[in-house]
Amino acid sequence: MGRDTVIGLVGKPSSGKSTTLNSLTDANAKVGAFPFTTIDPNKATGYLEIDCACARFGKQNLCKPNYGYCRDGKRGVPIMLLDVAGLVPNAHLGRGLGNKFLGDLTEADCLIHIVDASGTTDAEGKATRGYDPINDIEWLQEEIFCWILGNLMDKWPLVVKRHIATKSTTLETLRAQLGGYSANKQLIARALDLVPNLPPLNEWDNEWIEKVVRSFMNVKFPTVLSLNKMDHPDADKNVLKIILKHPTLKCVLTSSITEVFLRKLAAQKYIKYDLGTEFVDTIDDLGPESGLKPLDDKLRNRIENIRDLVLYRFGSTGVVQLLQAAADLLELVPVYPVRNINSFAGGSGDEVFRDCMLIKKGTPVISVARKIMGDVTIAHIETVGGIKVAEDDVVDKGKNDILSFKLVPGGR
Ligand SMILES: Nc1nc2c(ncn2[C@@H]2O[C@H](COP(=O)(O)OP(=O)(O)OP(=O)(O)O)[C@@H](O)[C@H]2O)c(=O)[nH]1
Repeated sequence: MGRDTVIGLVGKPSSGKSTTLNSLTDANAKVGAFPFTTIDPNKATGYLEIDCACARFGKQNLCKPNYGYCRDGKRGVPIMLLDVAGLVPNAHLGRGLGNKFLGDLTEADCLIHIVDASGTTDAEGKATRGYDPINDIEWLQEEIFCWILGNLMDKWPLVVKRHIATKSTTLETLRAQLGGYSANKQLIARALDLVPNLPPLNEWDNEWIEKVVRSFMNVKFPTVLSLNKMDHPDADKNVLKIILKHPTLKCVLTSSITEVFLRKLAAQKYIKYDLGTEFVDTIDDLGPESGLKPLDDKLRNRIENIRDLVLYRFGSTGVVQLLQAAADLLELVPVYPVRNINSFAGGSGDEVFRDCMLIKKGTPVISVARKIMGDVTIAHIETVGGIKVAEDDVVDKGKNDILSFKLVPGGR
């Protein structure tokens, strides 16, 4: 079995990390048990909202996921979130248990960096006004950079000596040094490819080493910025500054506190709320037959404010889009293993698309089979229409994403 994808949440204290995590892991929305191979106090299950394959075939009524949920073709697929709390400036020097928190990062395949875009908390998370959140973006990147660079530089003379003595390739030597960050050979090769005109490793000076570390960092920790607290009046100008200064960074505007509030009101039956959208309806909109509870003036005003300040201005609270942006960076494709390729049922019952896995685009279908079935002998693999798929055909959005694995009878 391959390891599960892990998304790390980072951010300085009081940026809104716990609030975002609460909204992403909202217990009210959940159906199904914990599907992951490891259970850890810093880990939580988030739900990535996707368009489920059931809607493609008009089978929404029969869609019953083993894990997560599916509501009228909108499916929440479990994804593992890692809470990397407690990173402070100079963590790489061991400040504030810094090295432990940096070490926790290695497991993450991608980071969501929660930034307090309102500028109402300083670098350490203390209340202030007019702080420039650009500092936080640059500070976190520098922290990770200094940590990886420091670890490598400590042993560099020995690394070069051994590299020459063993006549290793650059990739082999770097793999030995960077593999500990949960980085496989392909990932390290990609990082090296992205550095133009790279000389042989024994000729690298500090500048080349830094270029390689930066490239590795970008490939190992692709990052989505959550520009949080966008409901705050100071957020607009800060958001603009960040986007102008870092045009290539993936940013999502969020108000996680609004998301938590809306989900709470929906659970208490004051509103009907379609996750990830601007649509919030009350009894005033839908009438008493909706079964919603009546609102008092205070609540009615709060909902009106949320509509004006967040939902109508930005189109949503951004929280659902945040996980989607992380999944896009990782090029994750939902893949549905089914037993019956015609009915899409998993077992003997009528229920369809019981399972859904998130697989990196471009993965050969045989690797998907190994991940799901383990080390069994596969006779052939089929997709929609019973069409046979070659083992090295790859997974893509809407292509080879519904698969049935046929085993050799009695084979292992
Ligand atoms: N206005 C506004 N406030 C928010 C938002 N998200 C969080 N907050 C507030 O910011 C403060 C800090 O939020 P937390 O979620 O506890 O922040 P944290 O990053 O987990 O903080 P630590 O636990 O100290 O690491 C709380 O008072 C939240 O109510 C938001 O979207 N908008």
